[in-house]
Amino acid sequence: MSERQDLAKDIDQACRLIGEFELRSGQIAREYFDKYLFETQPALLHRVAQAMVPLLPEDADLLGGLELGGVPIVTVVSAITDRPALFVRKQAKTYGTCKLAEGGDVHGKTVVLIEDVITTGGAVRDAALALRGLGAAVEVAICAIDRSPIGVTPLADFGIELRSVLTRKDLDLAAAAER
Ligand SMILES: O=P(O)(O)OC[C@H]1O[C@H](OP(=O)(O)OP(=O)(O)O)[C@H](O)[C@@H]1O
Ligand SMILES: O=C(O)c1cc(=O)[nH]c(=O)[nH]1
Repeated sequence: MSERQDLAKDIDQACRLIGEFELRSGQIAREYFDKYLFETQPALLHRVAQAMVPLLPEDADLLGGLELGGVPIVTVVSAITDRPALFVRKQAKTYGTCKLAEGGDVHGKTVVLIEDVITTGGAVRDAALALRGLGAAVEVAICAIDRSPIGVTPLADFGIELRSVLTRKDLDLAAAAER
């Protein structure tokens, strides 16, 4: 079994929930990957973060983790690679520094987005739009789980290349092998 297959098996076992779930996009799904069930396990979180390292573009100045699930992942990737992180809020704080992106100034910087799960890419679009509005370049997003339908490239029309540690197909194959 390859390292990827082994990770897919362990993530699938830890995270796949069956039921009826409303997704961020408003879609109703019969399956849900609860990322917090791997992010709260240090060894699994570390394996996912480690698998993201080779996917990082060399020219990225900042690693931007999306609130909330992207933040633990980006923290570990940043620690492994010694590259600075950014914690990207869904909305800017309304007091204190009033920042949307917590960390160093993003103006003129290239930010690679780090996300937990991608379904339609909506959360990444929102974050990319906001960061671009602050003067950052956003061209690549990396996610732990890409559950978008096969054949769909959810962010291509937005000028963002999506790189994933695991796809829906990896997880479905892992689940089938366990049956
Ligand atoms: O690709 P999309 O269709 O946008 O869906 C995926 C997004 O939905 C979830 O966000 P949610 O706001 O539920 O996450 P959180 O628990 O990380 O705050 C998930 O963490 C992604 O950010
Ligand atoms: O699309 C979502 O909101 C979503 C799907 C999923 O499988 N897991 C998750 O955390 N969010």
